[in-house]
Amino acid sequence: MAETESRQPIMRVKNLVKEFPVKIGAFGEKSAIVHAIDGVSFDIYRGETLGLVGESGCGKSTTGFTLLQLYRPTSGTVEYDGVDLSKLKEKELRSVRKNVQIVFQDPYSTLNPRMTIGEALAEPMRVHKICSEKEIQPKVAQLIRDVGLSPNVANRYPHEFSGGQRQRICIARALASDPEFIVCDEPISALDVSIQAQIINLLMDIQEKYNLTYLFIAHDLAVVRHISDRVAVMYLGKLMEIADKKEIFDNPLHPYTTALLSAVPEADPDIERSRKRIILKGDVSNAIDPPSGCRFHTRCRFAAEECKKRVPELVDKGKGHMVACIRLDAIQSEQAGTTE
Ligand SMILES: Nc1ncnc2c1ncn2[C@@H]1O[C@H](COP(=O)(O)OP(=O)(O)OP(=O)(O)O)[C@@H](O)[C@H]1O
Repeated sequence: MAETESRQPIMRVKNLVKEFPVKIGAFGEKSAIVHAIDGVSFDIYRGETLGLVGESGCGKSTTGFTLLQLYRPTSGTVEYDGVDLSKLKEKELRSVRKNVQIVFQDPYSTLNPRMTIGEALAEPMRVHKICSEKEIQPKVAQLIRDVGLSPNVANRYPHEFSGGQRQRICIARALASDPEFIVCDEPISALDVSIQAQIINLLMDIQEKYNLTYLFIAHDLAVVRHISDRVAVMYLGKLMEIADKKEIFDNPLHPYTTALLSAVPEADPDIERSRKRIILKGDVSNAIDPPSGCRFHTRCRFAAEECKKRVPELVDKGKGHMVACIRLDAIQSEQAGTTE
């Protein structure tokens, strides 16, 4: 990936908010708001893979869905190639949908059981008028080959395939409209461990071949480390840290990131033995009634009184390493003091 190419944002997300009105109580008698994403801003650069990590319920999938306007944002903007998608009407979004696609976690429920693989791949080509009718069959065969299957699978139905093969077909379907940006929403979590690596390698191969940009959502940090150029860490609807992969794995700054990374196993047994795991207390708080101030303060071992009151902004600590923690300097000097 050329440096100049990598610095052009394909997506610019600014102050993105997504709230879901829900009914709560034993009989659904009360109304409440789920604050799934609360003021998230970040860029995704052309040709890169941005990994999005965080515990379950932190808002990762909602972020991916809202970027693609599958969920309409409550407020904030999502600029794709300079156009604010949140302002477009559904009809106007149709032409954008060709360029932005998603690969879901569950390959079992995303394919229409009544369509052959060939039909499933031809459909987006017809809808988005990617090529002439005559060109569709060769293009379908090429896509099937590109995802590592044999072209003779075109006449078969989804139920005839294993989970890994179905995910290959879902990837081919996402590619069928010739997109440039794909949200990969936990694309390997539903698959057998033995085939997860194959799907990751496939995603990396086709990224190069098709010039794709990815938002790669996952909770498995080892996988994120393998595939991402940059990594964003999310907690309860907020971004806590975002940086280049190497920077975030070698020098995590936010206490939440440090705790998450401490759970990633190291290949070197000597490093693994000497590592200190940080166990996070409790679970992620409820997104209906998130904690005041820093949302992570209820589980942070460095939290002080001020963390309950002030909402931390993402601050650039150099080289695009952004962190949202008002006690960062104090934590660093506390830690330097304990290691001296
Ligand atoms: N359609 C919806 N209606 C109401 N609440 C929702 C909806 N979708 C998501 N949520 C809530 O929004 C919050 C964020 O959910 P989201 O699925 O985005 O998190 P996640 O980080 O992707 O989690 P996971 O890894 O479990 O998929 C959660 O509290 C979830 O319950």
